[in-house]
Amino acid sequence: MVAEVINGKELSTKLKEEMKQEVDLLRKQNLVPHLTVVLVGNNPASRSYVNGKKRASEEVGISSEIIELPETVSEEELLDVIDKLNNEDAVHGILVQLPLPKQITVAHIIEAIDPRKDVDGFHPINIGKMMTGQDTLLPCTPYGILTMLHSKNISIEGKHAVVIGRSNIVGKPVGQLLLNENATVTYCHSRTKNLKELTKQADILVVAVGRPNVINEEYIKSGAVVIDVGINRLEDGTLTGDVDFQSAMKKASYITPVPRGVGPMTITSLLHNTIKAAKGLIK
Ligand SMILES: NC(=O)C1=CN([C@@H]2O[C@H](COP(=O)(O)OP(=O)(O)OC[C@H]3O[C@@H](n4cnc5c(N)ncnc54)[C@H](OP(=O)(O)O)[C@@H]3O)[C@@H](O)[C@H]2O)C=CC1
Ligand SMILES: Nc1nc(=O)c2c([nH]1)NC[C@@H]1CN(c3ccc(C(=O)N[C@@H](CCC(=O)O)C(=O)O)cc3)C=[N+]21
Repeated sequence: MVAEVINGKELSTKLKEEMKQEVDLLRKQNLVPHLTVVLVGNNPASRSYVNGKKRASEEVGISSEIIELPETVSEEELLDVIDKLNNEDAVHGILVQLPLPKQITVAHIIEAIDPRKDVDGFHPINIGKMMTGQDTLLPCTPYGILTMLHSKNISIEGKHAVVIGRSNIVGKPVGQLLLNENATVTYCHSRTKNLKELTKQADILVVAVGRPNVINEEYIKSGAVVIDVGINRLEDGTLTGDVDFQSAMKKASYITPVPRGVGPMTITSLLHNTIKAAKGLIK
Protein backbone atom coordinates (compact mmCIF):
# COMPACT_ATOMS: atom_id res chain seq x y z
CA MET A 1 0.00 0.00 0.00
CA VAL A 2 1.12 3.55 -0.69
CA ALA A 3 -0.59 6.16 1.43
CA GLU A 4 -2.55 9.10 0.08
CA VAL A 5 -1.11 12.37 1.38
CA ILE A 6 -3.58 14.77 3.02
CA ASN A 7 -2.28 18.18 1.95
CA GLY A 8 -3.16 20.60 4.75
CA LYS A 9 -1.81 23.54 2.82
CA GLU A 10 -4.18 22.97 -0.13
CA LEU A 11 -7.16 22.33 2.12
CA SER A 12 -6.33 25.46 4.06
CA THR A 13 -6.20 27.54 0.85
CA LYS A 14 -9.66 26.28 -0.11
CA LEU A 15 -11.13 26.96 3.33
CA LYS A 16 -9.57 30.44 3.43
CA GLU A 17 -11.29 31.29 0.13
CA GLU A 18 -14.63 30.27 1.65
CA MET A 19 -13.93 32.27 4.79
CA LYS A 20 -12.97 35.33 2.74
CA GLN A 21 -16.43 35.31 1.13
CA GLU A 22 -18.04 35.12 4.55
CA VAL A 23 -15.88 37.95 5.92
CA ASP A 24 -16.71 40.09 2.85
CA LEU A 25 -20.40 39.70 3.73
CA LEU A 26 -19.78 40.53 7.39
CA ARG A 27 -17.80 43.62 6.38
CA LYS A 28 -20.77 44.79 4.28
CA GLN A 29 -22.73 44.69 7.53
CA ASN A 30 -19.96 46.73 9.18
CA LEU A 31 -18.69 43.80 11.18
CA VAL A 32 -14.92 43.54 10.76
CA PRO A 33 -13.62 40.45 12.59
CA HIS A 34 -10.56 41.42 14.58
CA LEU A 35 -7.84 39.24 16.08
CA THR A 36 -5.27 40.50 18.58
CA VAL A 37 -2.16 38.37 19.06
CA VAL A 38 0.05 38.99 22.08
CA LEU A 39 3.70 38.09 21.58
CA VAL A 40 5.98 38.10 24.62
CA GLY A 41 9.75 38.14 24.13
CA ASN A 42 11.91 37.45 21.14
CA ASN A 43 11.64 33.71 20.40
CA PRO A 44 12.24 33.51 16.60
CA ALA A 45 9.91 30.51 16.15
CA SER A 46 7.09 32.30 18.00
CA ARG A 47 7.66 35.43 15.94
CA SER A 48 7.48 33.46 12.71
CA TYR A 49 4.25 31.67 13.76
CA VAL A 50 2.66 34.96 14.83
CA ASN A 51 3.55 36.56 11.51
CA GLY A 52 1.99 33.56 9.76
CA LYS A 53 -1.23 34.12 11.71
CA LYS A 54 -1.28 37.80 10.78
CA ARG A 55 -0.65 37.05 7.10
CA ALA A 56 -3.44 34.44 6.99
CA SER A 57 -5.85 36.84 8.73
CA GLU A 58 -5.17 39.48 6.09
CA GLU A 59 -5.76 36.94 3.32
CA VAL A 60 -9.34 36.41 4.49
CA GLY A 61 -10.04 40.04 5.45
CA ILE A 62 -9.79 39.60 9.21
CA SER A 63 -8.17 42.65 10.75
CA SER A 64 -5.31 41.76 13.08
CA GLU A 65 -2.71 43.36 15.29
CA ILE A 66 0.29 42.05 17.17
CA ILE A 67 0.99 43.45 20.63
CA GLU A 68 4.65 42.90 21.46
CA LEU A 69 5.79 42.81 25.08
CA PRO A 70 9.33 42.40 26.42
CA GLU A 71 10.62 39.07 27.78
CA THR A 72 10.78 40.72 31.24
CA VAL A 73 7.06 41.65 31.36
CA SER A 74 5.41 40.76 34.70
CA GLU A 75 2.32 38.59 35.01
CA GLU A 76 0.43 41.60 36.34
CA GLU A 77 1.32 43.72 33.30
CA LEU A 78 0.26 40.95 30.92
CA LEU A 79 -3.02 40.52 32.84
CA ASP A 80 -3.60 44.27 32.45
CA VAL A 81 -3.19 44.00 28.68
CA ILE A 82 -5.67 41.11 28.57
CA ASP A 83 -8.16 43.02 30.70
CA LYS A 84 -8.10 45.94 28.23
CA LEU A 85 -8.60 43.59 25.28
CA ASN A 86 -11.48 41.82 27.06
CA ASN A 87 -13.21 45.19 27.40
CA GLU A 88 -12.54 46.36 23.84
CA ASP A 89 -15.70 45.67 21.79
CA ALA A 90 -13.83 45.82 18.47
CA VAL A 91 -11.54 42.96 19.54
CA HIS A 92 -13.24 39.61 18.87
CA GLY A 93 -10.32 37.22 19.32
CA ILE A 94 -7.38 37.22 21.74
CA LEU A 95 -4.43 34.85 21.36
CA VAL A 96 -1.44 34.87 23.69
CA GLN A 97 1.35 33.04 21.89
CA LEU A 98 2.95 30.21 23.90
CA PRO A 99 5.43 29.49 25.38
CA LEU A 100 5.60 32.33 27.91
CA PRO A 101 8.62 33.33 30.03
CA LYS A 102 8.97 31.54 33.36
CA GLN A 103 7.82 34.40 35.62
CA ILE A 104 4.35 33.99 34.08
CA THR A 105 1.97 31.14 34.97
CA VAL A 106 0.29 30.09 31.72
CA ALA A 107 -2.93 28.99 33.45
CA HIS A 108 -3.40 32.45 35.01
CA ILE A 109 -3.18 34.06 31.58
CA ILE A 110 -5.49 31.61 29.83
CA GLU A 111 -8.08 31.94 32.61
CA ALA A 112 -8.00 35.74 32.35
CA ILE A 113 -9.10 35.74 28.69
CA ASP A 114 -12.84 36.23 28.15
CA PRO A 115 -13.95 32.71 27.04
CA ARG A 116 -15.99 34.30 24.23
CA LYS A 117 -12.75 35.76 22.83
CA ASP A 118 -10.58 32.70 23.51
CA VAL A 119 -9.88 31.80 19.87
CA ASP A 120 -7.22 29.26 20.96
CA GLY A 121 -9.96 27.32 22.76
CA PHE A 122 -7.68 26.89 25.79
CA HIS A 123 -9.90 28.43 28.52
CA PRO A 124 -11.19 25.83 31.05
CA ILE A 125 -14.77 26.89 30.25
CA ASN A 126 -14.24 26.12 26.56
CA ILE A 127 -12.40 22.89 27.35
CA GLY A 128 -15.30 21.91 29.62
CA LYS A 129 -17.84 22.68 26.92
CA MET A 130 -15.82 20.64 24.43
CA MET A 131 -15.75 17.71 26.88
CA THR A 132 -19.51 17.86 27.37
CA GLY A 133 -20.11 18.12 23.63
CA GLN A 134 -21.41 21.71 23.62
CA ASP A 135 -20.82 24.13 20.77
CA THR A 136 -17.83 26.36 21.54
CA LEU A 137 -14.45 27.63 20.36
CA LEU A 138 -12.42 24.44 19.88
CA PRO A 139 -8.62 24.17 20.22
CA CYS A 140 -7.13 24.98 16.81
CA THR A 141 -4.78 22.08 16.12
CA PRO A 142 -7.28 19.36 17.18
CA TYR A 143 -10.07 21.05 15.23
CA GLY A 144 -7.78 21.31 12.20
CA ILE A 145 -7.02 17.59 12.43
CA LEU A 146 -10.73 16.71 12.55
CA THR A 147 -11.30 18.97 9.53
CA MET A 148 -8.59 17.06 7.62
CA LEU A 149 -10.21 13.70 8.44
CA HIS A 150 -13.64 14.99 7.41
CA SER A 151 -12.24 16.38 4.15
CA LYS A 152 -11.33 12.83 3.09
CA ASN A 153 -14.56 11.31 4.46
CA ILE A 154 -12.49 9.17 6.81
CA SER A 155 -14.93 7.52 9.17
CA ILE A 156 -14.20 7.93 12.88
CA GLU A 157 -17.12 6.15 14.51
CA GLY A 158 -16.11 2.82 16.04
CA LYS A 159 -12.47 3.27 15.01
CA HIS A 160 -9.60 2.76 17.44
CA ALA A 161 -7.76 6.09 17.67
CA VAL A 162 -4.39 6.08 19.40
CA VAL A 163 -3.03 9.48 20.40
CA ILE A 164 0.65 9.79 21.38
CA GLY A 165 1.02 12.90 23.54
CA ARG A 166 -1.22 14.31 26.27
CA SER A 167 -0.55 18.06 26.27
CA ASN A 168 -3.43 20.39 27.04
CA ILE A 169 -3.14 22.03 23.62
CA VAL A 170 -2.86 19.01 21.32
CA GLY A 171 -2.93 15.47 22.71
CA LYS A 172 -5.75 15.65 25.25
CA PRO A 173 -8.19 17.70 23.16
CA VAL A 174 -7.64 15.78 19.91
CA GLY A 175 -8.47 12.56 21.78
CA GLN A 176 -11.58 14.20 23.19
CA LEU A 177 -12.79 15.38 19.76
CA LEU A 178 -12.26 11.87 18.36
CA LEU A 179 -14.19 10.44 21.32
CA ASN A 180 -16.99 12.94 20.69
CA GLU A 181 -17.21 11.44 17.19
CA ASN A 182 -17.47 7.93 18.67
CA ALA A 183 -13.93 6.66 18.27
CA THR A 184 -12.46 4.40 20.94
CA VAL A 185 -9.50 6.39 22.19
CA THR A 186 -6.19 5.32 23.76
CA TYR A 187 -3.70 7.92 25.02
CA CYS A 188 0.04 7.16 25.07
CA HIS A 189 2.78 9.28 26.66
CA SER A 190 6.31 9.13 27.99
CA ARG A 191 5.40 6.59 30.70
CA THR A 192 3.56 4.24 28.33
CA LYS A 193 5.23 0.83 28.54
CA ASN A 194 4.16 -0.99 25.40
CA LEU A 195 3.94 1.82 22.84
CA LYS A 196 4.36 -0.33 19.73
CA GLU A 197 1.73 -2.89 20.85
CA LEU A 198 -0.76 -0.05 21.24
CA THR A 199 0.06 1.90 18.08
CA LYS A 200 -0.19 -1.29 16.00
CA GLN A 201 -3.87 -1.45 17.00
CA ALA A 202 -4.60 2.04 15.75
CA ASP A 203 -6.97 2.69 12.87
CA ILE A 204 -6.18 6.38 13.38
CA LEU A 205 -2.77 7.27 14.84
CA VAL A 206 -2.14 10.85 15.99
CA VAL A 207 1.47 11.63 16.86
CA ALA A 208 2.12 14.77 18.94
CA VAL A 209 5.40 14.21 20.74
CA GLY A 210 7.89 16.76 19.43
CA ARG A 211 10.72 14.40 18.45
CA PRO A 212 11.65 13.31 14.94
CA ASN A 213 11.21 9.67 13.85
CA VAL A 214 9.38 8.38 16.95
CA ILE A 215 7.10 6.44 14.58
CA ASN A 216 7.94 4.34 11.51
CA GLU A 217 6.27 1.51 9.59
CA GLU A 218 6.93 -0.97 12.42
CA TYR A 219 4.49 0.94 14.64
CA ILE A 220 1.71 1.15 12.06
CA LYS A 221 -1.10 -1.25 11.22
CA SER A 222 -1.57 -1.69 7.48
CA GLY A 223 -4.17 0.80 6.24
CA ALA A 224 -4.05 3.09 9.26
CA VAL A 225 -4.54 6.86 9.01
CA VAL A 226 -1.43 8.64 10.34
CA ILE A 227 -1.62 12.26 11.53
CA ASP A 228 1.77 13.86 12.22
CA VAL A 229 1.45 16.91 14.47
CA GLY A 230 5.14 17.34 15.31
CA ILE A 231 7.07 20.38 14.17
CA ASN A 232 10.81 19.80 14.59
CA ARG A 233 13.43 22.18 13.24
CA LEU A 234 16.58 20.28 12.25
CA GLU A 235 20.10 21.74 12.44
CA ASP A 236 20.12 22.43 8.71
CA GLY A 237 16.99 24.58 9.16
CA THR A 238 14.52 22.17 7.57
CA LEU A 239 11.23 21.24 9.26
CA THR A 240 10.27 17.66 9.95
CA GLY A 241 7.49 15.92 11.83
CA ASP A 242 7.50 13.15 14.43
CA VAL A 243 6.89 10.39 11.87
CA ASP A 244 9.43 8.85 9.47
CA PHE A 245 7.34 9.85 6.46
CA GLN A 246 8.92 7.62 3.77
CA SER A 247 8.69 4.55 5.98
CA ALA A 248 5.13 5.25 7.20
CA MET A 249 3.97 5.88 3.59
CA LYS A 250 4.40 2.16 2.91
CA LYS A 251 1.90 1.09 5.58
CA ALA A 252 -0.64 3.90 5.99
CA SER A 253 -3.77 4.52 3.92
CA TYR A 254 -3.61 8.29 4.55
CA ILE A 255 -0.81 10.38 6.00
CA THR A 256 -0.22 14.06 6.74
CA PRO A 257 3.14 15.60 5.74
CA VAL A 258 5.30 18.12 7.61
CA PRO A 259 5.45 20.86 6.49
CA ARG A 260 2.14 21.52 4.66
CA GLY A 261 0.10 19.23 6.90
CA VAL A 262 -1.44 19.98 10.28
CA GLY A 263 0.39 23.33 10.72
CA PRO A 264 -1.54 25.31 8.08
CA MET A 265 -4.80 23.77 9.34
CA THR A 266 -4.08 25.10 12.85
CA ILE A 267 -4.05 28.61 11.42
CA THR A 268 -7.21 27.94 9.40
CA SER A 269 -8.98 26.89 12.62
CA LEU A 270 -7.85 30.10 14.27
CA LEU A 271 -9.45 32.13 11.48
CA HIS A 272 -12.61 30.04 11.76
CA ASN A 273 -12.74 30.70 15.52
CA THR A 274 -12.16 34.43 15.06
CA ILE A 275 -15.09 34.68 12.64
CA LYS A 276 -17.25 32.64 15.02
CA ALA A 277 -16.32 34.90 17.94
CA ALA A 278 -17.00 38.02 15.86
CA LYS A 279 -20.46 36.74 14.99
CA GLY A 280 -21.15 36.52 18.74
CA LEU A 281 -22.04 32.86 18.52
CA ILE A 282 -20.30 31.94 21.78
CA LYS A 283 -22.36 32.55 24.88
N1 LIG B 1 1.22 21.55 13.77
C1 LIG B 1 0.80 22.39 14.69
O1 LIG B 1 -0.02 23.24 14.42
C2 LIG B 1 1.30 22.30 16.07
C3 LIG B 1 2.39 21.51 16.30
N2 LIG B 1 2.87 21.35 17.55
C4 LIG B 1 3.99 20.44 17.67
O2 LIG B 1 3.51 19.19 18.15
C5 LIG B 1 4.47 18.58 19.00
C6 LIG B 1 3.84 18.33 20.36
O3 LIG B 1 3.46 19.56 20.93
P1 LIG B 1 2.90 19.67 22.43
O4 LIG B 1 1.76 18.75 22.59
O5 LIG B 1 2.75 21.09 22.72
O6 LIG B 1 4.20 19.09 23.22
P2 LIG B 1 4.46 18.69 24.72
O7 LIG B 1 5.93 18.66 24.86
O8 LIG B 1 3.63 19.51 25.63
O9 LIG B 1 3.91 17.19 24.80
C7 LIG B 1 4.59 16.11 24.27
C8 LIG B 1 3.92 14.83 24.68
O10 LIG B 1 4.65 13.74 24.14
C9 LIG B 1 4.86 12.78 25.16
N3 LIG B 1 6.13 12.06 24.90
C10 LIG B 1 7.39 12.53 24.98
N4 LIG B 1 8.27 11.60 24.66
C11 LIG B 1 7.56 10.49 24.37
C12 LIG B 1 7.91 9.17 23.99
N5 LIG B 1 9.20 8.83 23.83
N6 LIG B 1 6.93 8.29 23.78
C13 LIG B 1 5.64 8.63 23.93
N7 LIG B 1 5.24 9.87 24.29
C14 LIG B 1 6.20 10.77 24.52
C15 LIG B 1 4.90 13.55 26.45
O11 LIG B 1 4.60 12.70 27.52
P3 LIG B 1 4.48 13.21 29.06
O12 LIG B 1 3.15 13.89 29.14
O13 LIG B 1 4.55 11.97 29.86
O14 LIG B 1 5.64 14.15 29.27
C16 LIG B 1 3.85 14.61 26.19
O15 LIG B 1 2.57 14.18 26.55
C17 LIG B 1 5.67 19.55 19.01
O16 LIG B 1 6.55 19.16 17.98
C18 LIG B 1 5.05 20.88 18.66
O17 LIG B 1 5.97 21.75 18.05
C19 LIG B 1 2.26 21.94 18.62
C20 LIG B 1 1.18 22.75 18.45
C21 LIG B 1 0.64 23.03 17.14
N1 LIG C 1 -1.33 30.37 21.87
C1 LIG C 1 -0.80 29.56 20.96
N2 LIG C 1 -1.58 29.04 19.99
C2 LIG C 1 -1.06 28.21 19.04
O1 LIG C 1 -1.79 27.72 18.15
C3 LIG C 1 0.35 27.91 19.08
C4 LIG C 1 1.11 28.48 20.10
N3 LIG C 1 0.52 29.29 21.02
N4 LIG C 1 2.44 28.22 20.18
C5 LIG C 1 3.13 27.40 19.21
C6 LIG C 1 2.22 26.40 18.52
C7 LIG C 1 2.74 25.93 17.18
N5 LIG C 1 1.75 26.37 16.21
C8 LIG C 1 1.90 26.25 14.82
C9 LIG C 1 1.08 26.90 13.94
C10 LIG C 1 1.29 26.84 12.57
C11 LIG C 1 2.32 26.11 12.05
C12 LIG C 1 2.54 26.09 10.57
O2 LIG C 1 1.87 26.76 9.82
N6 LIG C 1 3.52 25.34 10.06
C13 LIG C 1 3.87 25.28 8.64
C14 LIG C 1 5.33 25.64 8.40
C15 LIG C 1 5.69 27.00 8.89
C16 LIG C 1 7.19 27.25 8.73
O3 LIG C 1 7.73 27.01 7.64
O4 LIG C 1 7.79 27.68 9.73
C17 LIG C 1 3.69 23.86 8.14
O5 LIG C 1 3.71 22.94 8.97
O6 LIG C 1 3.56 23.68 6.94
C18 LIG C 1 3.14 25.42 12.92
C19 LIG C 1 2.93 25.48 14.29
C20 LIG C 1 0.77 27.06 16.84
N7 LIG C 1 0.97 27.09 18.15
